[in-house]
Amino acid sequence: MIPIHGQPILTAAQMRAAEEAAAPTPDAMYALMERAGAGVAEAVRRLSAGAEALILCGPGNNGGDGYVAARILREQGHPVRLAAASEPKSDLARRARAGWDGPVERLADADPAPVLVDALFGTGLARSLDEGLTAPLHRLADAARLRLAVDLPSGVATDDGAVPSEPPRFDVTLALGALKPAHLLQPAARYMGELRLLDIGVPAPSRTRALARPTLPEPGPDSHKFTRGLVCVVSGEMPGAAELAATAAAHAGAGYVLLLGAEASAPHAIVRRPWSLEALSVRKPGAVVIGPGLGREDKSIWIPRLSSVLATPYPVVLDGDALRHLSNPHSFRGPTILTPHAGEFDHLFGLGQGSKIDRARAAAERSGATIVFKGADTVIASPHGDAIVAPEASAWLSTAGTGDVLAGACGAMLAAGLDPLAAAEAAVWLHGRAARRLGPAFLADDLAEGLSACR
Ligand SMILES: NC(=O)C1=CN([C@@H]2O[C@H](COP(=O)(O)OP(=O)(O)OC[C@H]3O[C@@H](n4cnc5c(N)ncnc54)[C@H](OP(=O)(O)O)[C@@H]3O)[C@@H](O)[C@H]2O)[C@@H](O)CC1
Ligand SMILES: Nc1ncnc2c1ncn2[C@@H]1O[C@H](COP(=O)(O)OP(=O)(O)O)[C@@H](O)[C@H]1O
Ligand SMILES: [K+]
Repeated sequence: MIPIHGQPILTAAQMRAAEEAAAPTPDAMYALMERAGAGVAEAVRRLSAGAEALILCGPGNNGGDGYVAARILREQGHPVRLAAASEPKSDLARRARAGWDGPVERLADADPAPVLVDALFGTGLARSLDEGLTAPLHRLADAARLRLAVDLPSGVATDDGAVPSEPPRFDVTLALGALKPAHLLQPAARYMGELRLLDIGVPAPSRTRALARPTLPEPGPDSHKFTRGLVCVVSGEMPGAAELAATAAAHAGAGYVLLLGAEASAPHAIVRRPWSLEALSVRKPGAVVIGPGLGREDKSIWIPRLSSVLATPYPVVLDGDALRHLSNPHSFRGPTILTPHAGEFDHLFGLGQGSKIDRARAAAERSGATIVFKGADTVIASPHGDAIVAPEASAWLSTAGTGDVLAGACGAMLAAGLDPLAAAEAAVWLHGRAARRLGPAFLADDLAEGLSACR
């Protein structure tokens, strides 16, 4: 079982194509199912401490994995029972079924077991499940001590993370061969429990992957404050938000943070000047952050301030109110990161089509900017077609000001010389790690300060 960080994410069709390329004959395809089933059996043995497992098998290849796992567990002397709602429909599943010589119980009246394995439906779920399937699945899951989903919890939509039928909450989900969008996208992601990847020997290249631990830029003997990265944060109507972004930029590792348009206050390491374009340009910032607390009311002040920043050649992070003032569509030529939450994203790009990953990728391609589409399932997309999905870091991030902190961290990473995609990934990773370390009910101020300890 492999940790998911940095691993490729494939849609159902991409996964099918990868499997067909890796296994061009029925025997080779069946060998993949044997590997998947063996991995499931091994996970059950490791996690169950010898307790009886009940494996629920569906009509397709997800069910096939279940028959293989049941056979292997039985061969190894592990207590196992199997229940199905119908006979297998696919050739592979029929072949796997033929290898199981134990009884097949009826799903509707199967007795519970301490370990429940859901091999009902995986990437082939085509519509919502009927009551005859969901009721026993929930009944048996409620009675189990450990719930394990094979590939995906039955009831979630693979490609967009929608939940056409609510599954039980699983303790462990074993993604087979590669991650799928539903493993990380909400609302499906909340049903996964601990997510583990099982290598079944299928190369799975993809331009979409899970967030990875970045290599953060480190100062060296030749570094001085300006080579570390100079971040300029532009303040506005609500200076607290820009203060948070500036503090975050400093704690994320910037060598020099210049806050324009805010009164002097702590932290004293942040240099403060009245707003002017000259003050912004004098030190040629490595990144300009504008938007946190900029203001929406007095458009005659804030829109010209935003326009003058956008006319400079410096890399820019646009957040909050700056996103509200942008006209749509907008074409950015220099290194640009936009950090919209769902409301700002809809305002800028509309509802669009497809999954959150598809929408972020289309917005990045259209705008020429790297998009950080925030939420419990933050998606980062570059205008060149790459996308990165972050697993939920901490639900306690849902508090005012944490987005300002993220914008500041993005600025620090851009100013340190990372390209926008790498800068956004590093900032989202650092932000999530700091949030997890802080535990419950932290303030955005704590989060900004907590970034340094997480580098
Ligand atoms: N080589 C491989 O291919 C490998 C595949 N692997 C495994 O295969 C899984 C994908 O297999 P899959 O494509 O057979 O899909 P699966 O999730 O079993 O469901 C399809 C079946 O369910 C049915 N059905 C769908 N929705 C339904 C509903 N709401 N209510 C009732 N029925 C419904 C559908 O019937 P139909 O829509 O045709 O009526 C069909 O019979 C993948 O997740 C992984 O676990 C691994 O073994 C590695 C090798
Ligand atoms: N339920 C959640 N789980 C994980 N992260 C969340 C959740 N809600 C919000 N976040 C994260 O918290 C931050 C909130 O940003 P934003 O909505 O812009 O807040 P603000 O404008 O108050 O700073 C984003 O980084 C977002 O991804
Ligand atoms: K399943």
